Amino acid sequence: MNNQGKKPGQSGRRGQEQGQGKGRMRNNAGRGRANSSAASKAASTAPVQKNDEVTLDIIGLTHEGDGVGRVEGFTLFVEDALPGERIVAHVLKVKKQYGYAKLKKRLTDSEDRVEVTGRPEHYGGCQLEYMSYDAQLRWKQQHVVDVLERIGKFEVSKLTEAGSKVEGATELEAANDREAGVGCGASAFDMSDAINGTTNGVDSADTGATIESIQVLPTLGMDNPWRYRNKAQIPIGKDARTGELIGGYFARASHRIIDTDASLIQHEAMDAAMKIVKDVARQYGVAPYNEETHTGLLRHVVIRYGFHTNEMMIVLVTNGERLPQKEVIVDALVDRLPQLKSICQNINTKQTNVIMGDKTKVLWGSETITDYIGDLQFAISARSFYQVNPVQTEVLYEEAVKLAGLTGQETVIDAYCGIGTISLFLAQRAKRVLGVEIVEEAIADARRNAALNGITNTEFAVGASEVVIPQWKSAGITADVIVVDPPRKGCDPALLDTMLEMRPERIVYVSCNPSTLARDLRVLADGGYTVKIVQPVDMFPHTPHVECVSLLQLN
Ligand SMILES: C[S@@+](CC[C@H](N)C(=O)[O-])C[C@H]1O[C@@H](n2cnc3c(N)ncnc32)[C@H](O)[C@@H]1O
Repeated sequence: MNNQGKKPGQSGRRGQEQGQGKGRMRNNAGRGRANSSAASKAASTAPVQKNDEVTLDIIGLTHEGDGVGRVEGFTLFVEDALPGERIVAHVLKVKKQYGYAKLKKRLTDSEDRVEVTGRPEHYGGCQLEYMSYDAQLRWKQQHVVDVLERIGKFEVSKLTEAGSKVEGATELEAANDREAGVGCGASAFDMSDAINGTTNGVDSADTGATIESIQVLPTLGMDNPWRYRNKAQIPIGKDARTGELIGGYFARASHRIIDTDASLIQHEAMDAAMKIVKDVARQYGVAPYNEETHTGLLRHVVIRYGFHTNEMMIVLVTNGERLPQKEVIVDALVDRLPQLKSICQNINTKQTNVIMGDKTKVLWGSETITDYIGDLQFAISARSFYQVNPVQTEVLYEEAVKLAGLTGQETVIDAYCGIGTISLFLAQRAKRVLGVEIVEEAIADARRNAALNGITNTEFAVGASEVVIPQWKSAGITADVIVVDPPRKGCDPALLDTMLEMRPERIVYVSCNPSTLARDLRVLADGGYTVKIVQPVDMFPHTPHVECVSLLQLN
């Protein structure tokens, strides 16, 4: 639902460009000169101009899911275009080394294309909805391979379902690889061979030494990749024409709100809740937030839903403390949403893209909702991180625990532990687990969760992992295994240094951003670890995001 990232220069500045070509037809065989006068320097040297129509072949996909093509060697990014397709595109924006274009017509279709009809563009945040699910899984595996090679400078073996290496890329596949494109692979590979040291070594012709390559397994996907999200973060605003309160999701690469009551990737219960919360807000005259003027009250509505318990939490994120008609709003919501367990107000008065502020008040019901992952029960409060895809969370955690290789004797550190989810799974197989997390409420949840599940061998600390873990080390604490699951920006360098000094036997790195994963794995590999395996897990079907869990072994 939440698409806050903007591509560089893609929104809001198109109108500033002057003197550019007016709708010339181009194809990638022809050569034309740029318009002169006030055209920007960048545009004047590019072989295409804004408003040109060009014909091009799509040879790859970016990590954001846009098609990549070339016109006379100049790279264009085209939304909704797939590798293998020949298309006509309208150039929207030209920068020095690349540009953006809009798909006008497909001359040939990729065999991975699926038709999407009868719903709004990128419905509820599904940027890859027009790509078959199998192709999405293959592309995600290839994307992980690409960044490990390009950013991490690793030798990488991409494995197929049967556990063999993918060989013999064609010229187009090789081009796709370079552009972060598609490749081969499937799901459900048994990783035990790779973990147990049946390595995929490559002999170096120069040195005779064996370079061990990282094994990237096929992406673990879902049987039913729809209706999987347990959380919606709905931006609220005002309809420019009618002035009415609207809410839904941001149009791609912009902050324009598309008003909708539904998303095919969230649980149906949240569709109904979305509509009801907006109706109630309109009924009681709640002022929608205006991002540009920083005025109005209701900024976001966050809905959480326990798949196993049917408990629902609604968080009204407001630009100020005072919520007029609070009591009647609460009564109306409770009346119309029988699954409600909690209504909270989170106050965020900052001019920022960050959704939640620091202060949360319970308006009605409980401070938390509960849900289960496997047999374990978890209390979740408004600001705590909780994985959004509960079905795949079980798959992810199972892989993480398997890679940790615990016997019951180990001390384990779980860095970036959130509400202690991974910690409690680890604790069932370890001697002692120490969790650290920066959000205070999440640590309160983690302690509550250990007690709820009768688990007594965990300890949790509030603070930054890069501060707390060095303190533990100074106090003489060491770990046999460290699990890290950082946010998108990856691990802090101070934490990586501390891990290298602590020298745990194994590190399990869970990541939602392959680029920072590759960067950090390189640091750890240079510091004395071998990256044994990277397992992509599809936590976010129909989006370009991919989660990975990887194992590093001390040399
Ligand atoms: C991707 S989530 C993982 C949470 C947990 N492992 C899970 O699976 O639910 C990352 C967590 O790191 C926390 N965090 C962010 N920066 C941190 C830091 N410097 N030190 C510790 N925790 C941090 C966030 O609040 C969030 O809970």
